[in-house]
Amino acid sequence: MAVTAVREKPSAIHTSLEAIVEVKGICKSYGNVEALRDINLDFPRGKLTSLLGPSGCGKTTLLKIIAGLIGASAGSVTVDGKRVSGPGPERAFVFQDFALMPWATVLRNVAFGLELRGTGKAERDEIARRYIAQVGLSGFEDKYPHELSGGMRQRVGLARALSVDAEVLLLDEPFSAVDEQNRRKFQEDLIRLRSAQNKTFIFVTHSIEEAVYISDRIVLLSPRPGRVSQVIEPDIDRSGDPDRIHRDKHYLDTVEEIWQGLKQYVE
Ligand SMILES: Nc1ncnc2c1ncn2[C@@H]1O[C@H](COP(=O)(O)OP(=O)(O)OP(=O)(O)O)[C@@H](O)[C@H]1O
Repeated sequence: MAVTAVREKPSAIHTSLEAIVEVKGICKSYGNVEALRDINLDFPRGKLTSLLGPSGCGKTTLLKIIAGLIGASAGSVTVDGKRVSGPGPERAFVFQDFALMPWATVLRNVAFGLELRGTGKAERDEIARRYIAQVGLSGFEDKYPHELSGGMRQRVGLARALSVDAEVLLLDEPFSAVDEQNRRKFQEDLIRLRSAQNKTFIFVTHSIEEAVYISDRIVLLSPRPGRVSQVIEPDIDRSGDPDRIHRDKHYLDTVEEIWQGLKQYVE
């Protein structure tokens, strides 16, 4: 079978792998708009989990609650057993628009999280240079964001998140602002980084193909108010040629199964 699917039943949406992030009974309303209802999820350490679902189902809201950027109306989030009450050093958020400082160089942008933490200049520059190299931007340390392509700016955002050495990386549609070639390349980099770094990634995307390609687990949310409708674990061997994966039968079957579940919500 191509996928392991767990139907909606909060008590069943747990995994034998150790959970680093635990979401319990999260509800969120914006005034009269009920965005999320009773979300119960565990996010396993060292895995990449995607949040996927129709537009407006609350994916970004859930990610921001985990980040501690906004509060929930009810429920709790814990990271390593500690309750989240705001942003924390063990979590790094990569924004859709990468939120770079236009007046600062690539090096300063990447080192900025460390600067906020009071890390000395020599040390933070050394760490930043290392991550700039890891995301393929060596030689661009002294450039400014406007001198870079969208794909390169995205890499700066990721390098910044990696350099603070957060255990959990929260990515809000990091590929939405770049072209298809950069998107593919970056997906491959993310798979490589995830296995090299043993970080936990929580990833919001609109794209079924992307979710299946990069994720260990996919959480499908129902239309607003967002609830967990299904958790899918694609059984895909990502060790070989990336282009082969896109033709892999398990990959194609999983994409199709998710599409069959989601298409009822598309007008
Ligand atoms: N600050 C806010 N004030 C009022 N309503 C909001 C606010 N932020 C989000 N919403 C509403 O809450 C719902 C969930 O929004 P959210 O951005 O989390 O969904 P999403 O699944 O990420 O959407 P998309 O896929 O379109 O980016 C939407 O109906 C949205 O309009």
